[in-house]
Amino acid sequence: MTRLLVVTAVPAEAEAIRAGLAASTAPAPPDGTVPPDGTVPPDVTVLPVGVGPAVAGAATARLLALAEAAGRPYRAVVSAGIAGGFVGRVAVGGTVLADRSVAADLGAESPAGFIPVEDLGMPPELLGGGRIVLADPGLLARLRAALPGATVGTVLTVSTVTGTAASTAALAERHPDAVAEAMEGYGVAVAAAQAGVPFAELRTVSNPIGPRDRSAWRMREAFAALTAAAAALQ
Ligand SMILES: O=C(O)c1cccc(C(=O)CC[C@H]2O[C@@H](n3cnc4c(=O)[nH]cnc43)[C@H](O)[C@@H]2O)c1
Repeated sequence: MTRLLVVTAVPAEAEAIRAGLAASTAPAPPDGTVPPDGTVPPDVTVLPVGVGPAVAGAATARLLALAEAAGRPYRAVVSAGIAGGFVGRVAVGGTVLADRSVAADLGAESPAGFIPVEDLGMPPELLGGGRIVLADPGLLARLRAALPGATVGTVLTVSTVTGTAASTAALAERHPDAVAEAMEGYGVAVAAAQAGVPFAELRTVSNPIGPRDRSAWRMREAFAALTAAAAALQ
């Protein structure tokens, strides 16, 4: 998978992925020649770009533009990191591949419930591709083949971590296909779409989505799963 950009929110996520890539990459021959089987060392860049869809999206757009201007464009972008998982849909420590990344809170509240931004009567050209960005089918198929144990489904992007029973129930009902929530995927997906670059989202589950309970977070397990999943990125 040549010239792949992998963006995470925080440095610990990037380090977990780099560790997995390093462990699964055969060392290049010291003289720099191509190995006899014809494989070339993978060209994967892993960078932490910040938390939340705005900062992650803006940073990804900048990275894509700089690479393009330098004549070494990225061929694909993956938003990767840890996530909250919907209980009963994916286990803590599990791996998730998004078939779509959805801006779950982009819209309006009303007494009758949440109104998605597409239903607010705004001109469609102001909404980009809308709240839903599909993963690139070819890239997703490749990741699925490399990660057969991964749960595939919608990954929500939220600006506020869900932390009450009521908001968890409402979100789960509104998104019956959602398996996880994180905070960057949609922003990165929009940056990739606007640059015309294939996009996918890969997550490992650090915590159940539900009433905030920091003691239920299993960061070590999620980072280990991220390291294990990283081999799929080359
Ligand atoms: O201490 C906290 O409350 C806290 C909340 C969210 C994330 C963190 C992190 O340190 C990790 C950053 C990264 O993790 C993703 N993430 C993980 N679990 C969730 C979740 O349940 N809901 C939304 N995002 C989650 C997210 O992409 C963050 O950028 C600490």
